[in-house]
Amino acid sequence: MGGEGGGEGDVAEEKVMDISLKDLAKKLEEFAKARDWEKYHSPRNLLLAMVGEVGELSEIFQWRGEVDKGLPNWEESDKEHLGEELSDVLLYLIRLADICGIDLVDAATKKIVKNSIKYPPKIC
Ligand SMILES: Nc1ccn([C@H]2C[C@H](O)[C@@H](COP(=O)(O)OP(=O)(O)OP(=O)(O)O)O2)c(=O)n1
Repeated sequence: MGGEGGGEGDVAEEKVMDISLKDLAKKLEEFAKARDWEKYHSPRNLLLAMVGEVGELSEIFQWRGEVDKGLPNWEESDKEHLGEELSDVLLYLIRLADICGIDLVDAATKKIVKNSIKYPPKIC
């Protein structure tokens, strides 16, 4: 199950396993390669695609007013839709970082440290 070079269908089977951002980046690279879409996956195109997906994500919340944490009153289908749009944003972000040669886990870990220095915890 899973492992290097696993097909697209393997993602669901790997649900219970830890999948790293690197694994997802590899799957996205394989997805693009298999369709000869690498030529379209330039940094600018990926950025625009990601922003487009952020727009689709925003539409889900549009006109709903404030939404309670955990989305208690939402239909399951709406929650599923939300999960898909969040995933599209994440996947384009991962692909964008990969294409730009940015190690997202490393960069994000360093940024969290930087944030904690900039905003020290409140001492009561
Ligand atoms: N050139 C492309 C096109 C799509 N995808 C992948 C990344 C996203 O996860 C998903 C986006 O697919 P769609 O553009 O079909 O967007 P949606 O799934 O949101 O469909 P729709 O816009 O019809 O709701 O597919 C990709 O990697 N490269």
